Amino acid sequence: SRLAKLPSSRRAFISAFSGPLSLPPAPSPALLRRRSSVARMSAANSFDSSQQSAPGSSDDFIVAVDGPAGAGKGTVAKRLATAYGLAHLESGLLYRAAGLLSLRRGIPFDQDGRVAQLCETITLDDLAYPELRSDQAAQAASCISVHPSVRAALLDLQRRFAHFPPDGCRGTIIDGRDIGTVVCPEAPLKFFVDARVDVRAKRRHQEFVGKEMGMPFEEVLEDMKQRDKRDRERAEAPLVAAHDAVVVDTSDMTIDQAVDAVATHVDAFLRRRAEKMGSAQSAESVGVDPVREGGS
Ligand SMILES: Nc1ncnc2c1ncn2[C@@H]1O[C@H](COP(=O)(O)OP(=O)(O)O)[C@@H](O)[C@H]1O
Ligand SMILES: Nc1ccn([C@@H]2O[C@H](COP(=O)(O)OP(=O)(O)O)[C@@H](O)[C@H]2O)c(=O)n1
Repeated sequence: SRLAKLPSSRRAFISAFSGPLSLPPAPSPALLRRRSSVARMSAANSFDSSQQSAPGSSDDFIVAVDGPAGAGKGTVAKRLATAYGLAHLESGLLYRAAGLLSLRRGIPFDQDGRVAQLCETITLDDLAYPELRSDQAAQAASCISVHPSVRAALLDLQRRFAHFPPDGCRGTIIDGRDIGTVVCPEAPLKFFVDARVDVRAKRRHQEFVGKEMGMPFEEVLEDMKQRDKRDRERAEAPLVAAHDAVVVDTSDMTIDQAVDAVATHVDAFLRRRAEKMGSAQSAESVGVDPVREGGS
């Protein structure tokens, strides 16, 4: 079987979690807010996902954070989300959920039609499972994510999230591989967070230390290299910096330094936007009111 070919640590992991995903933890208030917001989005807005981008204003406050595994995208995005009141989506979790569900249901990774069908059923509620953080889920994700039909099946959800933040959020921040290039090419703020592969593997290895899913460093490094190669070389939505993305190499930065590097650009964007809105408002206040002009 396919599982027999996997190293023993992975077989143990997969058999421990075979069957449907284990019972979810109680949803957090944040998850519940997102769930109701997504339900509202689905009912109210329907659009053709083959379009270049979702409807919504080009003024929407959307931050795209792309880059390879372990570069610090998620960490930076999470911190910025808190600092600026943005809703955060880790788009990789969608692909991880699709990969893990395919494994558990015995759907071979090359049966893209069946995997894409599975993707249609994935919701934001499915992203809270801790198993999705495993290396096995990451590898499965990078295998199924090469298929155009699988990517297309997950596009709509990401675009809706980008343009329709939950109540109380002033915008969205999404991290992934193709957010600035494919999902939200219209995002006014794009970052490509990068780091050397040895640094990235060390960070990821540290995360696994002491956990049940611990793996030797060499295995983490090898898996990361394989994943980088698949992500960079796939024909559809490969991992590449958008032409208008700011590249931040975090190899020799602390988390605080990486967050500051990105936040500087977000602050500048917000200042520009406030100035633009300020000058539009003052132009309006000195201009002729067309309604009153026409009506009197
Ligand atoms: N600049 C940094 N310096 C040191 N460790 C970092 C840095 N950025 C992230 N990390 C750590 O590296 C690990 C991977 O970061 P993460 O944000 O999950 O990366 P990504 O989302 O790009 O895969 C996490 O444990 C995180 O705490
Ligand atoms: N926008 C995205 C996000 C992830 N992915 C795929 O999903 C895998 C897991 O992504 P992730 O962001 O959760 O991985 P990490 O960077 O956290 O290790 C990647 O290796 C990609 O193959 C993608 O194709 N497009």
